[in-house]
Amino acid sequence: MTYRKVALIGLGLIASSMYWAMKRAGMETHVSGYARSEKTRETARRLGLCDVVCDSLEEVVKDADLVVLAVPVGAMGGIAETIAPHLKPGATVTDVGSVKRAVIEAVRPHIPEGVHFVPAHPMAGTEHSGPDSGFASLFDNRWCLIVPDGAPDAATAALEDFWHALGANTERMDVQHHDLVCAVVSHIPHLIAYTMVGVADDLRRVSDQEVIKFSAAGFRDFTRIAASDPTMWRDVFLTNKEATLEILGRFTEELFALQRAIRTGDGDTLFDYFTHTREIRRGILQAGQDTEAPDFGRIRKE
Ligand SMILES: NC(=O)c1ccc[n+]([C@@H]2O[C@H](COP(=O)([O-])OP(=O)(O)OC[C@H]3O[C@@H](n4cnc5c(N)ncnc54)[C@H](O)[C@@H]3O)[C@@H](O)[C@H]2O)c1
Ligand SMILES: O=C(O)C(=O)C[C@]1(C(=O)O)C=C[C@@H](O)C=C1
Repeated sequence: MTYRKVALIGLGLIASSMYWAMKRAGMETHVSGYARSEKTRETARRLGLCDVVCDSLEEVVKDADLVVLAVPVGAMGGIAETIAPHLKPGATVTDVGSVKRAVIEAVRPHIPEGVHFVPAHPMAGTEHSGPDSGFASLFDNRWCLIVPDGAPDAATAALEDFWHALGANTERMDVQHHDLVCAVVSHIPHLIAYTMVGVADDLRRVSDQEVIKFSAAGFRDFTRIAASDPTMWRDVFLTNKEATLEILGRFTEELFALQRAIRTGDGDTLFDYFTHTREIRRGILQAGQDTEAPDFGRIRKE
């Protein structure tokens, strides 16, 4: 089933990339878009983003078969409440939020009878945000995690087909597993990058020019990630508290073990640890998996 009309709410990196990917796929879908600020709406119109850019939430969801919530996680509930009375019976509402339990708790209570809610999360992005940051190939060969959470199979399958057309692979996941997996592969790595760049900045005598001058791939990657949108990441940590604290606890334990090995000159521990992590990386490459697409099934809550 293809959607006749799609509404994109929040015209930033993810929504604009979805639009360009839909166009690239040759979908004959009518796409309406809404952004909160007049400035973003003007930019979207100038870029030719969406077939129509609407000035209200009521207008953008009118007659839509698929409504995509592409705003920061903390804003999803309020938008769901506003659009609820205007949703077409039989429509599907989905989201692209980086956290799923909090979004489901905020959005589901507003979804009217006869409308389906199928949460989703494309595991693709960049450090850029806003309507002019999107591009059609963002989702190519990336995973889009689908969290049906009780949605009918037909609505879930239709959303999967949609994401396949946008270039992504899909995998169904339950909500708790999703939030834990994302804490491991995305949320805590971002926190570590933010922290490392903060540490470098604290040591101003190192950081001023030297950060730029001497940084090779490792630190540069940290600075790229640490340039990501502050609103989005604030919301991620506020709403995925349980899983991020769990993984952060484990991370800190490992860090202390390595710290002790450095302090005591325990080279064997350091060597063994680094050998093990190198094997993990090689295993991923040998399995022919995209280096940027981890095997989600292997990350289990113990
Ligand atoms: N950036 C990534 O790497 C990435 C990857 C996957 C999923 N996501 C998720 O996708 C969603 C959107 O992220 P993005 O990267 O496209 O962000 P973005 O900052 O590029 O765009 C978000 C848009 O939402 C709008 N917005 C913010 N608050 C709003 C509100 N209260 N009402 C209406 N509009 C509002 C902003 O003005 C902006 O246009 C987030 O939930 C994020 O967690 C992001
Ligand atoms: O590639 C990046 O810049 C990203 O940060 C993308 C990334 C990730 O951590 O992999 C960030 C947040 C998401 O929810 C999904 C993907």
